[in-house]
Amino acid sequence: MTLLQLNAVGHVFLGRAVLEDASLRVEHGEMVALVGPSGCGKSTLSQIAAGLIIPRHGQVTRGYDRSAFVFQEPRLLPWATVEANVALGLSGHALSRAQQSARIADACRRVSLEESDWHKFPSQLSGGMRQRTALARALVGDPDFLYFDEPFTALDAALRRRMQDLVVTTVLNSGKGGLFITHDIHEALRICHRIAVLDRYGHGILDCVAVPEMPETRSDEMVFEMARRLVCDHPLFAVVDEHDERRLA
Ligand SMILES: Nc1ncnc2c1ncn2[C@@H]1O[C@H](COP(=O)(O)OP(=O)(O)OP(=O)(O)O)[C@@H](O)[C@H]1O
Repeated sequence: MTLLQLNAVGHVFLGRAVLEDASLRVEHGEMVALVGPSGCGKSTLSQIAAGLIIPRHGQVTRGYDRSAFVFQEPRLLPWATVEANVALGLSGHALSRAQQSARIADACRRVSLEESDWHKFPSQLSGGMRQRTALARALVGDPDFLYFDEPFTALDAALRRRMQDLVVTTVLNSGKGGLFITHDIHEALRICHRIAVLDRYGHGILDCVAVPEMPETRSDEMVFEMARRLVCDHPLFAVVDEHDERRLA
């Protein structure tokens, strides 16, 4: 069964159409990147897919049991420690206290959070550590489907690569799936199987580009060469490039 299917989804904010007719499928073991100019409706579409926004029209069919969302900002509880924040990802799981502690420790280690930081509060963490705590909170419940909305922009280059690799190994190699919003074509090419490009007027998805090879087998050279070809030669990506407000700023 398809993990996620969006059929002719549309939405309106304050009387203004944000998405008109967006359709997309995500299969088991597949990560799909959502790219497009700033304000074209990527976050709205992923939040509709996740059930956080009810669309004005269209159908959403979810073939997964559990999902988690990683936002651009970590959205941690300020009064709770790293461990307690990560534990929120286990709500609804029937686990003993020892099992919970083991799962939390494992999730923290996977995102490279040192044990000495697990008792700290968000105000005592760097921006990157806060974001890794949010990622651990998403992974700890072992979701079948993950939504990422520009999750790694606060991380330095080396850590961003490690977290991208973590997404590839934990999410994709076990038949899970996801949607990954990014403005970074290299990031999309490192992690995703397909790249869906949204129309700059917010009508929906213009088209999808399949990325050759499996993510784990793509070398840096391949990623750079593919990015160069997409940005320079592909008409879909010319639209993304020309109209991204942040690139023009
Ligand atoms: N809660 C809201 N109320 C009113 N308008 C909204 C709301 N959320 C989003 N919008 C508008 O909907 C449009 C699409 O926003 P959305 O955040 O989905 O775009 P995006 O492609 O994710 O942008 P970015 O790349 O800049 O994050 C924008 O014009 C935005 O101003």
